[in-house]
Amino acid sequence: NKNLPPGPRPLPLIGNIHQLLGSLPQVCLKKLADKYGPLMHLKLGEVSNIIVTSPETAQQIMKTHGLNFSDRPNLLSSRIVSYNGADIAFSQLGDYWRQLRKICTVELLTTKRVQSFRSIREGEVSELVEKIRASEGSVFNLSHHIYLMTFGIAARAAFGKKSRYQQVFVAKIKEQLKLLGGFSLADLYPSSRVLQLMAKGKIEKVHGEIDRLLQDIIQEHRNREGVEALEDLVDVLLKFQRENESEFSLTDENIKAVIQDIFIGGGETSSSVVEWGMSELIRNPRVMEEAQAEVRRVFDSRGYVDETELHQLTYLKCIIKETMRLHPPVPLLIPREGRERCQINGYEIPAKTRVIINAWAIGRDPKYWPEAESFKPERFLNNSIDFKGSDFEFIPFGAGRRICPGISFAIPNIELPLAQLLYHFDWKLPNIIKNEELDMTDSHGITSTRKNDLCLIAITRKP
Ligand code: HEM
Repeated sequence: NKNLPPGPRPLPLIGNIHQLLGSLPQVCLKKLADKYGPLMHLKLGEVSNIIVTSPETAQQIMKTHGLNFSDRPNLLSSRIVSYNGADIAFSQLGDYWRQLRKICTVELLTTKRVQSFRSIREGEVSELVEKIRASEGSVFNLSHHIYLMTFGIAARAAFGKKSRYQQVFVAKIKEQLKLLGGFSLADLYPSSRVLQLMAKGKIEKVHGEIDRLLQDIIQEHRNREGVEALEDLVDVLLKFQRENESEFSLTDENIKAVIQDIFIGGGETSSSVVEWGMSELIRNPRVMEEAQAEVRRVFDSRGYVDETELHQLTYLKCIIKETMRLHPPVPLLIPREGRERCQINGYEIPAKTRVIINAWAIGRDPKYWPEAESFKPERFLNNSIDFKGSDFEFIPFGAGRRICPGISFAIPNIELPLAQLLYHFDWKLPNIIKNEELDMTDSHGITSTRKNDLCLIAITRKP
């Protein structure tokens, strides 16, 4: 271990934990990387971590040495939540994970399947528009309602028509999300039985409640087999279970784990992009005006917004990319773990080292992004940089084998609400504060959301 990547000197017992206090982890890690370099070693509690903070080193980890670094660390919270790795996001790279990913890409999240949910998206977004209209002139908590809308879409896509379990299920998933992340004491001191026991009780309680709800939902689907017209994601998984028993048997536990992944992966992430996107637009009135002009130009002849013409919204697509550059919904991605000892940039990375990729810092690297801290959607115009995993300076969905499989599900959930909000309303801040002074503080957690809800006043546009 003599040739580890550089990093600050660890203290006995706590290692470098004290250096992550005071600010958000991604901010502290960036400051340390500015001093120690893009491949840095940090001891957090008992655990050795490698922190990756440049596109080049991210490429080494996710592509060049991708096979070695595609496992997930065995964290207490994710172990419980994922039914011991029975899902996609937290299972180890191997045949089992490959089969589940295949079900995802071939059955669950195909373009055709995503299109089949169009009426669900349009319905949920229209409901949001109506609520805003009804509150015209008064302060509207946009963050809260965007969140409910995105989970509403996920719930109806997964469970079919509005489920009586929806509200309580979404609340429990939110509670569970708070417990995930990897910086809990139990995950930093895996050998401490006391810490494991203390953390376990809390996570197991929420997980147990979610499990019971999911089992009821599965049972309801079994009882009404063939009755619903639109196949939802639980129907698809149950059909796969019935028809593929001999090749790859999918248990109820697997189904519950995969459905949970869709909520954990696809709910708060998509809503955070809409929420940060609207926040940046309010702070940048010139960009807001231009975006509204584009949406209104494209949809004015119809008088309403639907999904058919979203592809024409070139500027809005740049706004979404720029939002994810500055506010990647999962700022440190999902942690990875090295399987075997390996060498990167001449340094030794021991087997079983945890790897944290600071996508937030990479998106603000001034070497790649001129005026990196400014919101400038134009930088993506006439520019081929995309989030599909081949441009390592922009990796909000990760890259390599474990890249997010939900991109095609996520994008319409972001584009459609933003287009509707810009088409139907003009927006202003409730207070006398200037637009550019809007508070942009991030909350702590695995996903990056606003610390304080975005509350705005909508003025209905009269075309
Ligand atoms: C803006 C929306 C989203 C963002 C920013 C996002 C981001 C991410 C990131 C960063 C990862 C880890 C990638 C890595 O390790 O390299 C991931 C994995 C994953 N995401 Fe997403 N995600 C989004 C939406 C979705 C949606 C809508 C779904 C499902 C419907 C989904 C399902 C998953 C799953 C199952 C994984 C685990 C993949 C694996 O480990 O093999 N995500 N996502």
